[in-house]
Amino acid sequence: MIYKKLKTYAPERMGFVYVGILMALLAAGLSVASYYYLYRFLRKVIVDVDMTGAVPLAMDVVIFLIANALVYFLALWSTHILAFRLETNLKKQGLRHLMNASFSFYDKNESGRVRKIMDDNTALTHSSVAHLIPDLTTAVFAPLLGIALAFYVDWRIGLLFTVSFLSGILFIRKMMGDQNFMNQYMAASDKMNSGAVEYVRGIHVLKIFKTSLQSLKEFYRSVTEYADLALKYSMSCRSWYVFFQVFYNAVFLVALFFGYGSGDDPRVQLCKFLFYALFNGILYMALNKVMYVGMYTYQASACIEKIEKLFSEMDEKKLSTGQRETMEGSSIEFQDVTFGYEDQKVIKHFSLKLEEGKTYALVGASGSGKSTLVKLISGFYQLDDGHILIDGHDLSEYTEGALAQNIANVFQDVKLFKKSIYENVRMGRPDSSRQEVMEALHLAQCDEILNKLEKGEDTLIGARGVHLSGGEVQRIAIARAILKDAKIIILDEASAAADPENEYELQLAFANLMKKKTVIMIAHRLSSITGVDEILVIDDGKLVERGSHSELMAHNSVYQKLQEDFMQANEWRVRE
Ligand SMILES: Nc1ncnc2c1ncn2[C@@H]1O[C@H](COP(=O)(O)OP(=O)(O)OP(=O)(O)O)[C@@H](O)[C@H]1O
Repeated sequence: MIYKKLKTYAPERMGFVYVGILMALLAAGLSVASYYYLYRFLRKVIVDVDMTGAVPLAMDVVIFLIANALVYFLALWSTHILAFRLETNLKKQGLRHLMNASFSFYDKNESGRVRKIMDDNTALTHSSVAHLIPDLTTAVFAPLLGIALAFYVDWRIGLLFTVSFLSGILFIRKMMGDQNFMNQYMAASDKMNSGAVEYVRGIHVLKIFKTSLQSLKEFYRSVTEYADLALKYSMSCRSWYVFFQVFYNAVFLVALFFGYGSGDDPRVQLCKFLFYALFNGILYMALNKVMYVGMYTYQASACIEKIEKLFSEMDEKKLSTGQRETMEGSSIEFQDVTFGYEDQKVIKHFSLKLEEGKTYALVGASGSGKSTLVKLISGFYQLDDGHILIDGHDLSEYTEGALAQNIANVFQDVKLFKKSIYENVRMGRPDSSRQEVMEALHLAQCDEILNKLEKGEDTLIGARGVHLSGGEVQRIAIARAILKDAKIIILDEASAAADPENEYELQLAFANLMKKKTVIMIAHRLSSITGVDEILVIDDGKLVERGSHSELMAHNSVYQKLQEDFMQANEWRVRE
């Protein structure tokens, strides 16, 4: 299974798998050869009592041991190259999937969780694969070659080694536990780790609301759950491990008497016993490696499985995009659109036509579906039913690039990157000149922000001592959108982050952004939308009214009621 995965994720480095196996095989041969010369050395010293003849044999032992170490190092070197490439490729694939992931994925997954799954599992896959290949090869071939050598020395030693090795493997298999239990164990470990991350991340909120003890209980539960499983696992290994140790040492005891009745010269017997005693260590090491091989194989498979599961989550509900790269006009039409994030529908049989170059305001109670509608225009989600047309073409006909280029969003929770203000704005149109960026900053009323910063537009966002208010951040985002010069502008709760001093500048910035565009805005401050071309009143995912401010205010409308509620809320705020 792992081999298949290696072929999928690091095909260009498969050569290193074979080099790794070959080198590890050679290392096993060299290691066993050193024992062969050790046995001959023992016979020279003990049986022949020939010290001069023993020296070259001792040299051979040393040479083979050094060669074994060097060749094993080469095996590890090759598999580490393979493992590094595997880790890099998995991360690259992760990034590719992330770039193409649907918005549903981002809705459900915090960036911290995604990063943790990717980082932890790619790192663990790396370390498992790097050691798995040489360890597996030596764990199999060193004992096999060793047993053959043992039969050559004395068939009874060969038999003893065969019994020890086979029974050792059997005990280890019992110790490893079943896959189900291991899955449970890994899941509990993941739960505890993510609980710890969540706890540390949210500690400031917990402190404010003084709920740290209660949340600690949740975290504490995941720790005890993991501890219980870890204990259960250790206990399940305990008896088999004790059996293994007792059995292995009992075989050693038997070996003490193996020369009994053989008729061999006692000095030959001593040589054979010393060979057995020394080589027994190699066998023990090989058995330990078998244990690690099992663990590495399980780890690598489980990690890749988790990464692939994340990839498939990223691919779920992915949008199908088309080939159309240009968008000539900017009229928008909803044709009987139905959509829900989950099973429950948020937008229901919604039909609407928006003309090019006009400004529209979406109003409605909280949760009525306003933000969802504008996200659907941007092509963030797959519709359950119906169509959205821009300039007469279905959204799915456009390339992702065409949609991104022609629709600019200014959301309430604007994100600026940890780059200079200049670079943040330039992202709106990467091929723009410095002059164009500065012009956009000027139109977005950012001159005053730049003047108060020592490094002006080159100030790094997030740097020490650089603090921008919500409204200032939003003006920089508007500069980015102005530079983008998109045909359709979407402003979602765009003025909510403004403080009173920023309000005036923001309105000017918006006015510059909205010139000659098709604009759809959601503003909770109903006072700021009286001048738009048309107001669209949304209720429970449906369009219930449409018209200008004066038209809608002229009769007993839902909009009139919303305006009254808004005025009342404002008055309440003043009185308070
Ligand atoms: N990512 C999401 N996953 C699941 N449900 C969502 C998601 N976003 C919004 N919803 C649900 O969809 C419904 C409409 O939400 P939406 O944000 O579109 O309303 P809204 O009119 O913009 O509200 P508000 O004025 O409070 O921002 C709500 O019931 C909301 O809980």
